[in-house]
Amino acid sequence: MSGYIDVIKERSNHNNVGDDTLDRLLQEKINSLQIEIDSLRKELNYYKAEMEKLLSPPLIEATVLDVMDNNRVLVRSSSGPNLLVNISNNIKTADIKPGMSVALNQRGSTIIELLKQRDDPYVKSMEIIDRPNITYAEIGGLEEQIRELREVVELPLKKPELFREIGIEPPKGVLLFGPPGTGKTMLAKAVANESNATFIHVVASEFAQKFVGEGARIVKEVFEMAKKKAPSIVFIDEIDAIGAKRIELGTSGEREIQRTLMQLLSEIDGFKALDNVKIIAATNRIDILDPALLRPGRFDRLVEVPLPNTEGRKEIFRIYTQKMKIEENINNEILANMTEGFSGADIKNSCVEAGYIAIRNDRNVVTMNDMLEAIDKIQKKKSINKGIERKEKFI
Ligand SMILES: Nc1ncnc2c1ncn2[C@@H]1O[C@H](COP(=O)(O)OP(=O)(O)OP(=O)(O)O)[C@@H](O)[C@H]1O
Repeated sequence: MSGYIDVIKERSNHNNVGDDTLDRLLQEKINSLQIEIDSLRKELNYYKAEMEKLLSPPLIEATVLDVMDNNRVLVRSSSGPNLLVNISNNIKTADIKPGMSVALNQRGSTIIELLKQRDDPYVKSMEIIDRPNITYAEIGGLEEQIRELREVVELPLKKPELFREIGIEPPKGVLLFGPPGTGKTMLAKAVANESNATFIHVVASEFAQKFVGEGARIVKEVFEMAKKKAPSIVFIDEIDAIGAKRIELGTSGEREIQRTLMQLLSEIDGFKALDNVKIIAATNRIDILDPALLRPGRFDRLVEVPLPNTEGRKEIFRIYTQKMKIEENINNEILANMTEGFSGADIKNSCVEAGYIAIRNDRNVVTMNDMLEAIDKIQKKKSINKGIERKEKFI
């Protein structure tokens, strides 16, 4: 800087510049140098922060299980074990709640950051419908099943006081069982819709994850979400994927499924019958379910959803053909009598196939022949599937 001032002085003598101007020139120079210093300092801090990030070890994510009274916290670390950890001074104990996600230091000994609550990606992958759009009127031939679901699910959600006044507890869980495609999922959606409840649809095989403890964690998070979004109905489809009879705990996969089942049972035991979370499960294989699932206080209301009888099939044909442009002479009674053994899904597929046959023949009306041809095609497909199932049984 001093060299700089000499240059200024020498120039000013030479150009007869007065002291005031000299001061101004010097001040301007000092200001511009100050700005340069500030920006260099900012840049230096930025790179220092970057270096710190690059060199700092990763933190360990953990979930708070319990806040102990001696200012210690029990956490389940994402690396597996439960740990009793300290709380760093910049965090208030009162801000720590069970279920929260926190960051532990590299040694896993101290909570150094509270993490933003996030929904587990798996749990987000569940289908959550705030208000399913299925109504009871769209379900054919299951009047008895609808009546029963309204009694044990819809009524307690809508009028819990009725049960408190009379002093009884409705069932906590309902198990719908029956062949594929008979309307179990539809029934669960319809009762969620009529109960103004959030519908959380989980396929049980999604619980059975490959990582140790993942399945149980997802079960826990699904029920936490159900409580958060209550009134809600948790619909566990294909519950036999985790609820099969306890077998020799051979592979780690079987042990993992067992752990997940245990978590499910403890979640069911964990809430009261009149809480505004209801569980409906569905299975095609009630014969292989672990009896612990069916114990009173769990899925103690079993509702069979069988293949529709002739009257039911006629009703389901009516539901689908009334939405289609069809010839006058389509007779649902005749169609129902021809489709012994058809499920509701088979009937729906027959109607869709009949529509395709009309389109392929450049017609915008479905004829009785289209329906007969479609039924014949579905019947053939069903017998092929039956043959494949029989073959698989003997392999
Ligand atoms: N009783 C019914 N009335 C009207 N439509 C039905 C009926 N049963 C099934 N369906 C039709 O079949 C489709 C499949 O039904 P849904 O998914 O409810 O069967 P599911 O019993 O849950 O089958 P899965 O056991 O394979 O899961 C529904 O989308 C619906 O269009």
